Amino acid sequence: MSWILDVQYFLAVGFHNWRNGLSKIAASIKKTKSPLRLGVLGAAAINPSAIFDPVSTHPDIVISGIAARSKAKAEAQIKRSKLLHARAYATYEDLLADPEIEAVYIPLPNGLHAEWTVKSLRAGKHVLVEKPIASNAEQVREIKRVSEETGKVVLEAFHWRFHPAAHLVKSLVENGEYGDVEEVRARMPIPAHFLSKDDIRFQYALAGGSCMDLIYVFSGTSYFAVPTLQDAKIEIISAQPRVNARDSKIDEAMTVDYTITAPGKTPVRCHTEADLAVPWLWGFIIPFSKRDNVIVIELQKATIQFPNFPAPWLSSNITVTSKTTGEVTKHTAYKDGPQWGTRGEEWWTTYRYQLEAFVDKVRAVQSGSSVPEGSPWVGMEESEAVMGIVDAVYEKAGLGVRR
Ligand SMILES: NC(=O)C1=CN([C@@H]2O[C@H](COP(=O)(O)OP(=O)(O)OC[C@H]3O[C@@H](n4cnc5c(N)ncnc54)[C@H](OP(=O)(O)O)[C@@H]3O)[C@@H](O)[C@H]2O)C=CC1
Ligand SMILES: O=C1OC[C@@H](O)[C@H](O)[C@H]1O
Repeated sequence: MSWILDVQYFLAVGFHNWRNGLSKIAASIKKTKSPLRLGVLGAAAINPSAIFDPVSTHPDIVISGIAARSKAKAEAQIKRSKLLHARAYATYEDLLADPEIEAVYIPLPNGLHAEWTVKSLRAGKHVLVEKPIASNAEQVREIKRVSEETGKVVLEAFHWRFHPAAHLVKSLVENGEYGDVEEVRARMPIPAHFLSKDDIRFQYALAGGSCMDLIYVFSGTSYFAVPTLQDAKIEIISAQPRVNARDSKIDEAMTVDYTITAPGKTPVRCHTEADLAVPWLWGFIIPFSKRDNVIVIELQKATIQFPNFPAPWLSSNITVTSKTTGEVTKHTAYKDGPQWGTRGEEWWTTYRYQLEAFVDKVRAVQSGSSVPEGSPWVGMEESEAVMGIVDAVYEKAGLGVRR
């Protein structure tokens, strides 16, 4: 990540951890006798928030190793993050060859996700891989095949889908009180210059681009538009890219209108805006209409706003505005809810909830039992369908499916 995004993450997560006393909680956690041994491929910037912190408060998993293209880099991250049980590996292959490692987390650039997911599965590891899981839907199908063949778990790190706030909004949408969904809009903007010009997100060879990096907008719109993506029909109406000045194959931003239709239902309109470099007005103001990450759901009788949907653990202020009375009802959800029941803690981040579900699933597969009731999941079918939307958007925009 660029240093500005790094600092943003550091401040947001750091403040959250400090406010909730995470280091004390982590110190009080008693690990199981034989916790799941997780290896990490790449000393990526996202590791501390997305995996180290969550692992520190989970009793049944430890970071056993980090592999980086340089061993010194892996060692430095282990030292900086005080990972007591971790060893450094000089190559990703070395980590995968270690029989001690049972599962891996893959935070590599997008274009390497499918390759290393397949290699990890074939090496007998369970896999938690960063979003987007692959460069295109064909690669997702390949991952699914290998996962079935090897019997190992694969989860795309759609962390936002594991938070109780997402589940609460889904239940508000589907409880029937507000009628059918008519339209869903999602926006994810990053101000210009927050990412450096050579960031992995601007590199075609690494499957960069706004639709890839900010794939949450498609995951989010489709999740709320239809009960399930299974058998839903997608039609891209328009896909307008703003291409990168240095590489015209990279969509620095993309605005999309599409419809999604569940079997036997009327089409739901979807509108997405993803932007990796929102231009500043007069060089110092972010346009008001492009300030925040948000999902808005228009139902027949109400509008539901889900602000900050990728990180509702920072603040979750969901509103339902009645279209008949104008009355506004507010909701927050940091724990419990329709999926997790009473599991979870107010301070759990989306990454922590995601890790809980991942460990549940791996443990269930290892022991031949079923996952605890309510433990949410994002299956390969959903990953494939969301990636299929991205493929179709790139085709419509004339940029071609990512390879
Ligand atoms: N879930 C979330 O909230 C977030 C998810 N992400 C996702 O995580 C992934 C990593 O993002 P981020 O941490 O920002 O990226 P970084 O650039 O910090 O990390 C990417 C890692 O990939 C490795 N790598 C291997 N080959 C290459 C190559 N050819 N060029 C560059 N890096 C290479 C590097 O590992 P090495 O240490 O071996 O040199 C590096 O540490 C992305 O897929 C992104 O979408 C990112 C931010 C937030
Ligand atoms: O959550 C996120 O926000 C910023 C993005 O660049 C990043 O990759 C994404 O996962």
